[in-house]
Order: sequence, then structure tokens, then C-alpha cells
Amino acid sequence: MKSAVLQLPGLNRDRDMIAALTKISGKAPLTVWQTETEIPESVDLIVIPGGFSYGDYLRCGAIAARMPVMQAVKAAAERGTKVLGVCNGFQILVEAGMLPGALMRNASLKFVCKEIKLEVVNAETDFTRAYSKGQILRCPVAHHDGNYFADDKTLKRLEDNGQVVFRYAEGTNPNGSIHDIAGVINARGNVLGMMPHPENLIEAAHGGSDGRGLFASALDVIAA
Ligand SMILES: NC(=O)CC[C@H](N)C(=O)O
Repeated sequence: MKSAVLQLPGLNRDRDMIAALTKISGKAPLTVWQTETEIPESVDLIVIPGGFSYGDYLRCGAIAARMPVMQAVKAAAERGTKVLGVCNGFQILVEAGMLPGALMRNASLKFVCKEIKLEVVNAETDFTRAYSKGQILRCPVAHHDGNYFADDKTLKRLEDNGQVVFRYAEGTNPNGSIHDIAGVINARGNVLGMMPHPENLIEAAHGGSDGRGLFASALDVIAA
């Protein structure tokens, strides 16, 4: 399984993401710069990491979503390639129209950097097969615009179709996100966006490895 990581000015979690993918798959991912217009068909998983692309100007992810490379990401997703967006990556996928809803300023109006508890709501996706439904994971968050919002009709569709993949476990919602939503997937099941950072909890040195299952699932390296 071959992976690729997008690199855009202002993203700062790309190195953590590259380290996680390399450790878990045994292969370094391809890195893809903002001006690329094609992503090789041999890539099975594209990851848009977190950070502050283009200084978070206009709205988080709004400028990145309009860069040439996102046309290539869209084309790859349309041919079935898996796409994972973490934090700013999630914001970019929403701004690009690849996932529904919006990510608004945190209800506290403050940047939140802490560990939360994450409930695996749907363990039947290509990104969550290593987990079980209802499993509670430890996971860090670090953002100021993670307050997920969607209108009632969209929310009903997301809930009914199992597209809410992760929820902040009771009492740990750090941003006021509607329905405690922490991560959503598209209807086809190949584009996942999430605010928490699983790449920062993959080995003992991180203080835990609850994030590992997400990469093991997406990279198809789940231990038997
Ligand atoms: N860690 C991140 O990716 C931060 C995302 C975004 N810039 C925010 O603060 O909301």
C-alpha cells in the first residue's frame, strides 16, 4: 500500500504524519507539493495533515482548497483512492466540498490543545476496521476552528448512513461541535476527515498508541 502526504505552506503536522505512515507501513510516503496537478494512480492513500495552511486566512482551509493539488486529490478520490484529512486537513476537505458541513470557531473562542476521549461510532469503514464499535480512544486535539456544524437534513443523512465515524466521548467535546461530531466520512466511504490527531498517539514514546489502528486500517496492515 502506497501513501502520499500533501505539503502546503503553513502545514506543520506533515512531519508527524510522514513519521506515522513510515512507521506503520514500513515505507516512506510520497510527498506532494501544492502545485502538483497529478497524484500517481499507484497511491492508495492520500493524507492531508494538520497545521495552518496559508496562515488560516479567509477561513481555515479555504485557500488550500483552491490550490491546483486539490483538483488532483479530487480526481484521485473519484477513482476510489482513500483520502484522510486530519485537523487542517479536515478543514481543507470541507472547504473543497469533498465532505459536508463546516468547521466554525471553537465555542470557547480559544485555541484548544489537550487530550480528549474519542468514541469509534462506525468501525466498519476502511479507516476504522482495526477498532470496535463503541471503543473509546485517547487522542489529542489542537485547533481553534473545530466546531463542526451541518444543517438538520445533512446531520440526519450523516447519522442514518453511518457517516459520523468519530464522536467526542461524553463530556470531552472541546469545541462545541454539533452531535459531538469529531470525524465524518463521505457517502462512498473513501474520504475521512477528523479534528483529533491520531498520528500523535502511535507508540509508547507518545504515551500511548490508540491512534495506530486508524493507520493500520487505512494502510491495510492490521495484525492478524
Ligand atoms: N492542528 C491543526 O491542524 C490546526 C487547524 C487549524 N489551523 C485550527 O487551528 O483550527
